[in-house]
Amino acid sequence: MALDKMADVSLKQTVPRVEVGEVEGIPFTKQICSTWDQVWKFKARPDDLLIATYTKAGTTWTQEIVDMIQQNGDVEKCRRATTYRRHPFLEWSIQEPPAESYSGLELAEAMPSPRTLKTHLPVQLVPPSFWEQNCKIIYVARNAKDNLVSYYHFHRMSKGMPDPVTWEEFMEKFMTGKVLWGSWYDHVKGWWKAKDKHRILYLFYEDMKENPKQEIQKILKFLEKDVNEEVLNKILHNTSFEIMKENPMTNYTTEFRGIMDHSISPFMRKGVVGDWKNHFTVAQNEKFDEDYKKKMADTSLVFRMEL
Ligand SMILES: Nc1ncnc2c1ncn2[C@@H]1O[C@H](COP(=O)(O)OS(=O)(=O)O)[C@@H](OP(=O)(O)O)[C@H]1O
Repeated sequence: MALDKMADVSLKQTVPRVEVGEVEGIPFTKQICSTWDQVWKFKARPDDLLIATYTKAGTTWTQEIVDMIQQNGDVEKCRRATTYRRHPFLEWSIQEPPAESYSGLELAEAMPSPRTLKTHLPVQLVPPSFWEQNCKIIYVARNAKDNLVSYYHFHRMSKGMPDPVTWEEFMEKFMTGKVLWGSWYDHVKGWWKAKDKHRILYLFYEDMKENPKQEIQKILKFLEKDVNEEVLNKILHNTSFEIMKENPMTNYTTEFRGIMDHSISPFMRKGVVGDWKNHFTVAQNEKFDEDYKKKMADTSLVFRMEL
């Protein structure tokens, strides 16, 4: 579909969208802002594993890999609930009928150890207890252009996000950090800086696409787990984009139906590196690159925009 048509579709949505506030100068949903004190005081446990990402960087994929490892390749066990319920989303809470708990905090507090939790928080806003408890953290980063494209489509399909209005406007907001969870640039750089001071495994979406087996092995080593070749192959197969797209526990076709409209854009959309080329005009690409160079001049972090 042409990009101008895509914008039309998002504008036609009639159900009100989420409202936006700020915590420490970073945009968050009003819901997150109103529960921020509780999030900040969250009590991490020493055996908690935190999966942290800038949103749309490959969180769900990593969560599925981790769960498959923790369940020793038992697919049925991994299909016990949606990703959201297996790995509470620390700061997220959204009110949508049915009134069952959609609060990540409540789900996390009720969960027995060892817990795997998810967050999109920039490193400086991670609750201090995670550092005090020296928890293991897996951070996944994705190149800015594909991350932006994926985030744009997610804004179109999810009422948990503000209206993206047009592709052009959304790109501008992304570049200036005026999107939920703030600046992509500060996020990836902040976590990159923190990685050597804490127990952080820093992974890249592009590496996971290129050589998933190798990246799964990195996760295994980090988690101090071992699986045999048969289980490893099972993990590889079941965490492929194709299988996860068909799996209702990972693709959210059974939960959050009032929030996400998969007919606009599926949650498991394309799962590729380089889709940005189908979205950026030549002029947009030049402008983006110029700005990118300035914002990324003070880091050793390098991303691959294509494979
Ligand atoms: N297995 C696998 N392989 C490759 N790519 C995958 C996989 N699972 C999810 N995805 C893609 O990851 C994007 C969603 O990112 P997140 O899971 O971080 O989204 S969220 O922030 O938790 O909502 C989204 O990217 P786009 O397709 O580019 O939109 C998903 O399709």
